[in-house]
Amino acid sequence: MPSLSRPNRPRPSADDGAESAEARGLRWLLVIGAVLIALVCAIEWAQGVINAWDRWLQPAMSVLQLAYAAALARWPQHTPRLRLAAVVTFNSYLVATVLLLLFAFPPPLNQYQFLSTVYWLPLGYGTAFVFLRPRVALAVSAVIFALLFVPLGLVLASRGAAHWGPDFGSLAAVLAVAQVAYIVLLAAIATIRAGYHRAEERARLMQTLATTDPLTELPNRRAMGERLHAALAAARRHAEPVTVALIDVDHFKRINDGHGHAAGDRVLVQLGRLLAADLRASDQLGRWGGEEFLLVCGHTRSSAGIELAERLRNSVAAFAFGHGARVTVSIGVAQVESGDDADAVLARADAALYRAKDAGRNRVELANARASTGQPLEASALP
Ligand SMILES: Nc1nc2c(ncn2[C@@H]2O[C@H](COP(=O)(O)OP(=O)(O)OP(=O)(O)O)[C@@H](O)[C@H]2O)c(=O)[nH]1
Repeated sequence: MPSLSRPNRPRPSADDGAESAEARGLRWLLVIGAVLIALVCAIEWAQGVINAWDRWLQPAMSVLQLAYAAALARWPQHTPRLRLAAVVTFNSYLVATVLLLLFAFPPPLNQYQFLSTVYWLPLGYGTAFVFLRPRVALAVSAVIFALLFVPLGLVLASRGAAHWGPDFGSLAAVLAVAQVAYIVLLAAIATIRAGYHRAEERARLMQTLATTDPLTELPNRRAMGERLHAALAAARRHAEPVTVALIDVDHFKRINDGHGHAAGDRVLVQLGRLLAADLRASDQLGRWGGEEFLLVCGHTRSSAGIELAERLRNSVAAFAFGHGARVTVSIGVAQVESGDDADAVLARADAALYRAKDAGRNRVELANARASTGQPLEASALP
């Protein structure tokens, strides 16, 4: 007895590709960051301006960025935590360096070392907004800002603006305003980007709803109409055979009347899965309406279409449906002929289906060839 354990053939999702492309991009950013830190270290070392702790910290930071990139590739399931850790590590380094320069040495301040560290801070906020969700990035940026500018402000307020040398007070004020500007700008960009992603998500959902039958989760009539048109166009272009089949449940009204509408619904769901489980990837199955399914088979002649339809008919007749009664289907099969449009081939499949019904149901019937040309598509000379 056939089973439904084999689920509907999974459809590749565009999301999977987009997500892994983003993850790959962020890993590469960490690698590039590691190279840039190593480069800064080498330049400062060569120029003799590197400070005592950066001789160790900069190479360590470079190695850590590479380690995070490797960990993201190895344990993608921990991506959020690893990204947060990478951002916090880099920003902790920047904040600690600025605070050390300000508070570990007596004034006057080493202007080069102070400025050459401070101008990397926007990169710190930037990494937060690139690697983290906007709210988390905003929180991380606010913490970085507070860690730097609260102690700085307190010292300036208590010891005076000249404590770290002339003009430092105004330099600190301008720096603080600039940091706020960076954070606001990045937050605005992240918000716009999140809105764009949400709109994309909604559009994808609308597209799915517009083309999917909510009961069976198969393509609906509109989607199948489009797929049939596409199959006809491809068949004409490449002069390949295409066969369609209309599959209709026999006496479905009796199932509804005898077992209830909900049981009828379950039969349609089970039937959709049962049919889908028996198809090739190139076959397209959808709900055409009510208790009727449409199957479009590319690269398929009517002989193979009939064989497939017989197989489907047999597996339906042998299947144990949930409501406990036997279900059968009648199937009308038609191969696309030269000059056929979608309506023409569907009309011939429909006529074959009604012949199957008239002949007693639980049958497969092949459509008659069209009276005028009657040429199967692959045999015709098409431009
Ligand atoms: N449960 C359920 N029933 C549906 C659905 N769509 C259509 N139907 C019912 O399907 C039945 C189709 O009945 P008919 O068109 O008389 O066909 P039939 O009883 O299958 O008889 P034949 O096709 O001649 O074998 C109707 O009772 C519809 O109400 C649905 O989504 N769920």
